Amino acid sequence: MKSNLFITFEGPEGAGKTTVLNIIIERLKQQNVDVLGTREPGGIEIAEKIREVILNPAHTAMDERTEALLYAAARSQHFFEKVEPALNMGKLVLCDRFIDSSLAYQGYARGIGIDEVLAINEFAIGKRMPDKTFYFDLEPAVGLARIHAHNEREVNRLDNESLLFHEHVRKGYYEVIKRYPDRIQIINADQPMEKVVEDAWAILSELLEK
Ligand SMILES: Nc1ncnc2c1ncn2[C@@H]1O[C@H](COP(=O)(O)OP(=O)(O)OP(=O)(O)O)[C@@H](O)[C@H]1O
Ligand SMILES: Cc1cn([C@H]2C[C@H](O)[C@@H](COP(=O)(O)O)O2)c(=O)[nH]c1=O
Repeated sequence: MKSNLFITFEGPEGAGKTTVLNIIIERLKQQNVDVLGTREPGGIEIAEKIREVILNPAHTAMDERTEALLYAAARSQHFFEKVEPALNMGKLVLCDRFIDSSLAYQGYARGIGIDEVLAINEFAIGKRMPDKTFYFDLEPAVGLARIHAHNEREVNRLDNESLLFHEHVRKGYYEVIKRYPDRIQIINADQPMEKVVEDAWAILSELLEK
């Protein structure tokens, strides 16, 4: 079985990334796979602190370039402190969001430009890219409704953006997928949770067997 793969979960708000990732990690652990689950922004102390600054709903004055730089700073620290050492130890790493979030949210939806945000990130982490990315596709209105209905986590500054912004995020992801069609695998997130899990599990199992 192949290990030390770096796999990222991407998609709009409420698409089910965190829920699916947690279920899959439990299954992998039951099969004795050496797996690390983590998230962005965050995953380690410094990056979690940066997360608090970025996502604080009171920080409405944050400039979009500041936002892009903060995400890249959190990514750099998280990648070199946690992700890369885990991969070097032979672990499978599953990460809830990574660079494609920056390309879709800051690059496309904020209007900074995908190439410009890519350049900031190349400074932060070099040319490192995930081995595979699962993109959970869902109408933003459905995802936002899930978050507001379930009330399981605090609504953050990005959630508070307009529906139009979140629709731009989805278009941004489509642009990113056009750039990296081999790396990014689309999963229909507008299905019952169990089916979404099975779709992701099937792709992952195939990858691990290669
Ligand atoms: N397929 C699904 N059908 C219905 N509800 C779902 C589905 N997937 C997730 N949910 C619910 O939607 C909410 C958001 O799910 P989750 O936190 O996993 O999404 P997410 O993609 O990680 O969101 P975000 O990126 O905004 O944090 C949760 O209450 C979860 O139980
Ligand atoms: C990594 C990353 C994230 N974002 C946005 C996407 C979400 O709105 C939040 C993170 O919240 P989640 O509940 O953990 O999904 O941050 C972004 O805009 N750019 C990024 O690089």
